[in-house]
Amino acid sequence: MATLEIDRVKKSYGQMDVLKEVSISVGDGDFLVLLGPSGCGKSTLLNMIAGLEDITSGQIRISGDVVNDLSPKDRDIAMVFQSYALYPTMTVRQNIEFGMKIRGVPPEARAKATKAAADMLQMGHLLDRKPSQLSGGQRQRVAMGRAIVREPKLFLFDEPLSNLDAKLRVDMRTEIKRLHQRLGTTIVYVTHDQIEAMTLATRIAVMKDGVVQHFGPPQEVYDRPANTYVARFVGSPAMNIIPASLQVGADGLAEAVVSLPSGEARIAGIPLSAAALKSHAGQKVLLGIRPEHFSLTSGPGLSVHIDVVEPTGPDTLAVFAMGGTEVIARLEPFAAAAGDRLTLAVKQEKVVVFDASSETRLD
Ligand SMILES: Nc1ncnc2c1ncn2[C@@H]1O[C@H](COP(=O)(O)OP(=O)(O)OP(=O)(O)O)[C@@H](O)[C@H]1O
Repeated sequence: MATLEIDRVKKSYGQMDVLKEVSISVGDGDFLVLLGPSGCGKSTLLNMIAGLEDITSGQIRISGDVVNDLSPKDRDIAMVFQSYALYPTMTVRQNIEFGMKIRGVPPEARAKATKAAADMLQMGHLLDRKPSQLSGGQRQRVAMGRAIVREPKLFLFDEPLSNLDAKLRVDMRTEIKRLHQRLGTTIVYVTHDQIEAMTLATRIAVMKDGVVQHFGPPQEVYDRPANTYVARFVGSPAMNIIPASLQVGADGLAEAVVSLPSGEARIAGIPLSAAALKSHAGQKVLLGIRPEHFSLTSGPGLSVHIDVVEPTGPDTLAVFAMGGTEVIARLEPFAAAAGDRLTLAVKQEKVVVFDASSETRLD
């Protein structure tokens, strides 16, 4: 078990800075997800934690010890790759036992550790098969089994589910979560899948162009994203980002004025600090409203004109124009058609406000 501190870490390849002063620290037993699109630097950061890439500047500490110059084998970590990296000519049992054999673990102890890992991952019946006789999900389990028997301080996962089909991804996601619950080992996990990040993480670092945009617990990242990039990246459908103007309402709280095809509408009672309200009153801002924070109402509300209705089963997505942009609401299933007028209420206490030019969230 381990704490992990990434302290002002930079990585450059020649002139190109792929990581720009990244600082993240997590506690013992945390599940850290590095989330971002292709090319944002998340695999580079993971490889630096593993010791597979040099650090240009800054420090990485595992349980307080600087590991910058330690070789991968001396870092007490286990890594699970996207490609599984199993030995094709060995059986599952031999694949799992191989590392222990190299380290001189006696046969009885190897057999015991292998059985415990196989039981945990429900693959006892696969031990005598070769990797070519396994499905993708089963290979993934073997790769995880091989990591578990090392009893590392830190598990590193590099997009472990990206080669699996959609159904298996969900099953294996649960398996990884169960593994973390049972072992309590600190995990660093790289993905570009925001649902994986939300479901697995205790801490998420959302990255873009080598910079951490938001580092925090998943619910905080979802509810109060640091900027519009994070707001759009996490959640599906994405958070609506709606141009509006900010005013001080009659009650002294923030109030937004948005344009609708039917005229102007007001959303009152938006939570915003007195300082942010003072500095931005009278200005253009961007409102962040999650699709599920709209609801149908028979009382006063926003009168919208529905362009598209998309029933998903548990709920219905309604698309309409607001603030000159396309907005999506996630509503309880209802009978409506394109062209209908609806009146929608907004959970104003959930609305977040972003500065219009920097696009960072106002407190
Ligand atoms: N050896 C290298 N030399 C030069 N540039 C590199 C090298 N390795 C990676 N890069 C660049 O560094 C950036 C970050 O790459 P990295 O693989 O960390 O991104 P990523 O977020 O993990 O993306 P993906 O999900 O596609 O793997 C990319 O722009 C990539 O082109």
